Amino acid sequence: MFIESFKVDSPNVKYTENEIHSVYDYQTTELVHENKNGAYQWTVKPKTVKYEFKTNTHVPKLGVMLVGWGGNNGSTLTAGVIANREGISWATKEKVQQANYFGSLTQASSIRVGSFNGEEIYAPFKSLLPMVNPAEIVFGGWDISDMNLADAMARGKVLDIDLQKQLRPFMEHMVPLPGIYDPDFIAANQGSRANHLIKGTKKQQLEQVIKDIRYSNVLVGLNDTTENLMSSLDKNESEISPSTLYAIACVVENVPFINGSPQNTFVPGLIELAIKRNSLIGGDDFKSGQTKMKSVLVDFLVGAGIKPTSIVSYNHLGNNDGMNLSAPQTFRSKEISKSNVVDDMVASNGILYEPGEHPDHVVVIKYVPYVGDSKRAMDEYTSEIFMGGKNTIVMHNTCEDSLLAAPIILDLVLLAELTTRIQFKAENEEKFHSFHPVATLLSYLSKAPLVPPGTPVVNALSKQRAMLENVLRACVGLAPENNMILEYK
Ligand SMILES: NC(=O)c1ccc[n+]([C@@H]2O[C@H](COP(=O)([O-])OP(=O)(O)OC[C@H]3O[C@@H](n4cnc5c(N)ncnc54)[C@H](O)[C@@H]3O)[C@@H](O)[C@H]2O)c1
Ligand SMILES: O=P([O-])([O-])O[C@@H]1[C@@H](O)[C@H](O)[C@@H](O)[C@H](O)[C@@H]1O
Repeated sequence: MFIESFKVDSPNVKYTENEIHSVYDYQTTELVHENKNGAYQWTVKPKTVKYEFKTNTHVPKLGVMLVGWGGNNGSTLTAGVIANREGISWATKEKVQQANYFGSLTQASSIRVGSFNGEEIYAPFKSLLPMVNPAEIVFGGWDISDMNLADAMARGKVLDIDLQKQLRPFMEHMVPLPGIYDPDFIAANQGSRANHLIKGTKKQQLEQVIKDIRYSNVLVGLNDTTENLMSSLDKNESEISPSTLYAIACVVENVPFINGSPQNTFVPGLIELAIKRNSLIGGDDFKSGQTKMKSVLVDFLVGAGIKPTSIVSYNHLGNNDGMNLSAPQTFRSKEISKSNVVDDMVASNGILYEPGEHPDHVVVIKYVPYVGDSKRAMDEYTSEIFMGGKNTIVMHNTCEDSLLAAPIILDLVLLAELTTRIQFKAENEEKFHSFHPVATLLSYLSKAPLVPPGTPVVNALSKQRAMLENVLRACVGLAPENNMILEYK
């Protein structure tokens, strides 16, 4: 059965006018590796740590500024939110289609809250904690192309024509702000659309982006945090990419910045700056289609004791991103983010893999204009099974790229905003504090999760989703979903 909402009745949860306060027993383990009578032994000690969470329940108005707003992802997300807000429906050759948020974890997935009279009871994921209503989001952003959002939507060829016609009046007045263009960091084939640029040195470009974010902190004193980054900025050194400049602007404004692209935006100096300023950063590279499937399939295989030995991921697509990725230097960052996604799962099973052993793993992306945004992914997974057997799984996956990515971008901004309203502390800590500014809670939505220095990277999709859901469940005093349902055993 599905319910729309619920309230937790517990001595450990208090709802006040401004917040939800929960006291939570975190069940974990402590491992000890010690030499006992000449032999090393691992000891696992179950441990309970009491935490307190406070979630501010005042949901603010949310402004979202997209870098590359006029691209397929940005125009599709904007269009989708407007279509849902306005309740737009449109004629397709099959039926009259209603706007929806399918593919969004926060808007279209559910959580189990328990059993009632022998029936499992589920509620919307977004009913866990107060979140921004997507209809309230104000979109803006930058683009090196001056095309308004209605024309950009048409250029992207993602949405049905009847829908585009209804959306045009809402979007034709939306024009991106000029972007920071540096041909060294983008394929040469993108030069033809670069007609809407912030001029000047990198520092001047940064200052313009800071102004665009509506208010500016004084930059004085910034240098003592990431001196190298900032001094090379002062010298207009070429190695600072446009995406890093956008990120610096957000960090100095204490505005959450999420990198949905694969490039190396978060240089160490920037991560240091974000940590120093406790300004949320997250990414990298939206996990939307072929890689998302990979982080499910390899998790299933390894978890079942089956040994993937060869993974070949090929896809072709014809959108502008595909054109941009057709250049070797831009493809390389995508190849890395699409390849590293299996590392944690392989490392988790020392029965299947020797230390340092990995499956053969190849990523191929080809640009085929005709298919546009409708990316065709073909994967082959070959694994070793019982007694020398082999198992080969071949998959064809049509990933309508922007229709998969747009809801993920929405989730990223809603969850990033939500996490900024959560404070917590462990029993041995004096004060409440926010999550670490490097937002690992967003890992479920990223191919290459950015994690704080020295912490584990988790790519297995089920673990990422469970981590996110269980942290939010803790904020309302609910135990992690352990699927045990002992009541019925
Ligand atoms: N499923 C997906 O679509 C998906 C999945 C994972 C990652 N991504 C990444 O998301 C990003 C956007 O994807 P897309 O399909 O919208 O691509 P796109 O090429 O359609 O849009 C990118 C937009 O950014 C603009 N742009 C380029 N450099 C800029 C700069 N320096 N400043 C401002 N604007 C700039 C371009 O003019 C373009 O309008 C890409 O990096 C892509 O790799 C997309
Ligand atoms: O998310 P996913 O399907 O694994 O990976 C996709 C790539 O295969 C595609 O070529 C690229 O254009 C998209 O940006 C996305 O990154």
